[in-house]
Amino acid sequence: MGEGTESSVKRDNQDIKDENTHAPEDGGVQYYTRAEVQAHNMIEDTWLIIHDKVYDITRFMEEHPGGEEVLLEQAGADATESFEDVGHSTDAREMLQQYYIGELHMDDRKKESKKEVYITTSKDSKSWTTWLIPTIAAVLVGAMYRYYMLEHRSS
Ligand code: HEM
Repeated sequence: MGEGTESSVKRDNQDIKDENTHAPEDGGVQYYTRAEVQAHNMIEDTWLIIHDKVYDITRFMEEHPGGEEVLLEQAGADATESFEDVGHSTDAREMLQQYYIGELHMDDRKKESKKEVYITTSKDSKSWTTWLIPTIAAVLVGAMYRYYMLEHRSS
């Protein structure tokens, strides 16, 4: 039992080391997972995701012209939609650069493209209904025509 605990501790340590290897000391880009960003969801430690980029906006909270409450609501999460909904100015977009700390991890971005695939699939099922309705209509018209012809022959 003791051994099991030990190995899980080792695995945890390895995970931490793996994350640290992305450190941008060499000028590379730092990647963060959604889970990592989510941990920074409080007023004195606030991160946001906007357009797959990660921002540490802790020091901006009090300065935000739209108030800190709206930012706190989005803290640790993807704020792309709400940021765009407000229709922020070019100035606001330029301000973002000051708080940039890295990119959202590629694995976490794929969820978006999976959604697109899903939409394409649902479009396919739409075309399935587009041919089914005319087919039923054609069969009905055919049946009515036959019935009409039989009626006329017998009379
Ligand atoms: C770090 C990210 C953000 C920056 C740098 C930023 C910056 C700004 C700036 C400069 C303004 C003044 C108006 C303008 O220039 O567009 C503003 C207004 C505002 N922002 Fe943000 N903002 C950010 C994120 C957000 C988010 C995530 C929300 C929504 C949840 C939000 C909601 C608002 C609102 C409601 C206003 C007030 C609009 C008004 O009174 O007309 N902002 N923001």
